[in-house]
Amino acid sequence: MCLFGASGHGKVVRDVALSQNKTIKVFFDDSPKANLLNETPILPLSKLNNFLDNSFLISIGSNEIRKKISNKLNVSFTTLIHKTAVIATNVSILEGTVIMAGTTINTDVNIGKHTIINTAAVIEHDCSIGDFVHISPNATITGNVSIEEGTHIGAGAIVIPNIKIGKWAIIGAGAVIISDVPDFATVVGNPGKITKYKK
Ligand SMILES: CC(=O)SCCNC(=O)CCNC(=O)[C@H](O)C(C)(C)COP(=O)(O)OP(=O)(O)OC[C@H]1O[C@@H](n2cnc3c(N)ncnc32)[C@H](O)[C@@H]1OP(=O)(O)O
Repeated sequence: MCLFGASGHGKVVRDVALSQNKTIKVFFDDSPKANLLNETPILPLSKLNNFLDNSFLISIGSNEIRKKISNKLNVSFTTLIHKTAVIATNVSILEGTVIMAGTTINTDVNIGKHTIINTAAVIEHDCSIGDFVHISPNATITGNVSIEEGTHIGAGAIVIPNIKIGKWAIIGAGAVIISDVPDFATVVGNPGKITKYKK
């Protein structure tokens, strides 16, 4: 398979693939810092046509950029799940999504496309996680929470049960979310307070 984005996140996604004995043939990146990333070649997008029979994943941390790239490219996207992730019964994970090492996803959870569930995050039962979301390392999403498209949950944040978080919101690292969050809001602190809205 091949990855779009030869970044720090790209390296970690490559390791998720390796944990499942999958090999990354190539990173595609139009502004790479080198020709190789941990011995994997980096090519410009103009070479994509030679690799179209592979499956792909966008290994870029920005939710906005993953959305833009996925809308532009007509390739076959796959999911990647680290071998140490614990995934319960009745969990749905759509294409383009990556599940990092040490995560736990409990039963009756739906996860959209091109989403990142980062290292050691916990997604409890009956949650709905939208497309292009990023749940950062060690975040805890408790039961029955819904998180809409494009939202970023910072490292170590905690969301209590039955909360709804709108689209393209940002939850700061370490925040504790005890009430619903509107679309485009940035929320920080314990208890979480809105500091601004994305323009
Ligand atoms: C593998 C990986 O690395 S995955 C990446 C994971 N990334 C993260 O977890 C990053 C999460 N990002 C944050 O927490 C950021 O600080 C954000 C997005 C919440 C805020 O960023 P900005 O909009 O640039 O805010 P800025 O830094 O200007 O701070 C604004 C105010 O919020 C406060 N603030 C910012 N972040 C936090 C936070 N996490 N908790 C509490 N207060 C915070 C600042 O102290 C500042 O307060 P002041 O106005 O009283 O001085």
